[in-house]
Amino acid sequence: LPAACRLASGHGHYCVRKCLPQGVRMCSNGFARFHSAKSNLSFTSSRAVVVPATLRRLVTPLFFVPRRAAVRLLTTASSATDLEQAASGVAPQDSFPPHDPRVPVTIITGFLGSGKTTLLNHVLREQHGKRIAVIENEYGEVDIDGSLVAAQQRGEEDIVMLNNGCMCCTVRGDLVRMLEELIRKRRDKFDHIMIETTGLANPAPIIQTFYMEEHLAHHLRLDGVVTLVDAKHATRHIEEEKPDGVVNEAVEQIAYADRIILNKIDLVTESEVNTLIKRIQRINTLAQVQQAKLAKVDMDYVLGVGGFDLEKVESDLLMEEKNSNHVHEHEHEHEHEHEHEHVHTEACHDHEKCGHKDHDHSHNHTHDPGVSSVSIVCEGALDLDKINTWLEDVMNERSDDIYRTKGVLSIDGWDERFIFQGVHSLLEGAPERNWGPEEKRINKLVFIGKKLDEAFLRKGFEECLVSPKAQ
Ligand SMILES: Nc1nc2c(ncn2[C@@H]2O[C@H](COP(=O)(O)OP(=O)(O)OP(=O)(O)O)[C@@H](O)[C@H]2O)c(=O)[nH]1
Repeated sequence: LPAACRLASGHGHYCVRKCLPQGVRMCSNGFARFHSAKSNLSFTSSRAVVVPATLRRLVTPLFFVPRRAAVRLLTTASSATDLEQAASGVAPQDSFPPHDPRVPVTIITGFLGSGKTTLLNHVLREQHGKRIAVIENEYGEVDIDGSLVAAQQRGEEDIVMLNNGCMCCTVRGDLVRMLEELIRKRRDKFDHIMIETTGLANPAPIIQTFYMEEHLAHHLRLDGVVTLVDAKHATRHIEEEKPDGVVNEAVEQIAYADRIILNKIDLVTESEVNTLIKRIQRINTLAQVQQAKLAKVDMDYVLGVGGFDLEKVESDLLMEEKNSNHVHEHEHEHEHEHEHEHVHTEACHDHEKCGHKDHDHSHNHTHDPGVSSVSIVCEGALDLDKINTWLEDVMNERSDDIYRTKGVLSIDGWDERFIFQGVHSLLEGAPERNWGPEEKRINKLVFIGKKLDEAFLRKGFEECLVSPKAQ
């Protein structure tokens, strides 16, 4: 299947449409599809179909877009190898989800002193059967963390230091070169890569590296962003007011996380822990949060996270639902406490007068870091053109401020659900399983980002429904 394989590996162009092997068809959303009658399985080209802006109207891809960046579309189904197996009539043993031969990469981030090296040591000491290559980013000449990491004891891992600056800014090129070198020279020596960032790193450029660098994306896949939060000091860092245009790294590190380890809980009270968890969940409702001492968490909490896998989008959205319920319960509790505290003040009976609206109430207790999660849940079918245009507009106008997005969509005329996830303007999406006969076609979309206008996003989204909600 040379043409389909070329397409699956990202080097194809749309001319492959004309020369697809028998049985492989190009779907309207830009993927190649193959159905094996023998095994009765369908396969979809795996990934990396870069859609040039000039061609996108021809193939009607979903979520390509923004002018600033090419977007990859990945599918849930199989790889080029599976396509070949399907063609030969041999079904892959584990056909869904497919085995992805690329090396998973974990980014460990967290504010200064939050416990990143402690976590790394914990992972390297545990018996998980994986050979781990470690990339440490130490800001400064002296390699302190490198000597603190226990890896050498086992002699299995590679530790590479990046000492000349922060990998999210000055040494991103070094990071790319280092990863390339690891792949070229030592690929058979490790099964997983862990990258420890500096405490002041913004994870976004590091995440984007794995999407933008075509050759890296071919060999490596981002497994997850694990953020350490120091239970004792995090609130101060989250609340620190920065000058306009300067990012609050502590908040960004939470916003990009797939997994959060609320570390050093031995230094705070249970009530402080609970308050901080709600705080974290208001910033990022998609991430799981686990409390820890000395970063001791189970290995499957940090390895094999699948934070950027389309197959995991649905379970992440379930987590989001749980987290946001948790936050809302907390906000209501606060409202009651507030009413009791101020029972004698007239103004507080009138929420309009005292300026406390239901949803911003809790923010008045603390400084609002400006980063939050917005989730939109609504039943109905979406018009393909409208949702494409709307997302294109949102991403063109706000992609710097929208950090992460995940969703399940119901597209009018499609039997399949459409799932997607993205980082800034890089969006990946694919048709997934069919909607069940009794299943409600509920769209669910979560944005995490800065200064998000919930009402505006909700209204724009609802206008893409085939029968928009009555206003
Ligand atoms: N009390 C307490 N101390 C901890 C815990 N976890 C880590 N520490 C200590 O906190 C200090 C900082 O931990 P590190 O793992 O070096 O933190 P880091 O995030 O790698 O630090 P930087 O690389 O400087 O940003 C060390 O002295 C750890 O032993 C914990 O759960 N409780």
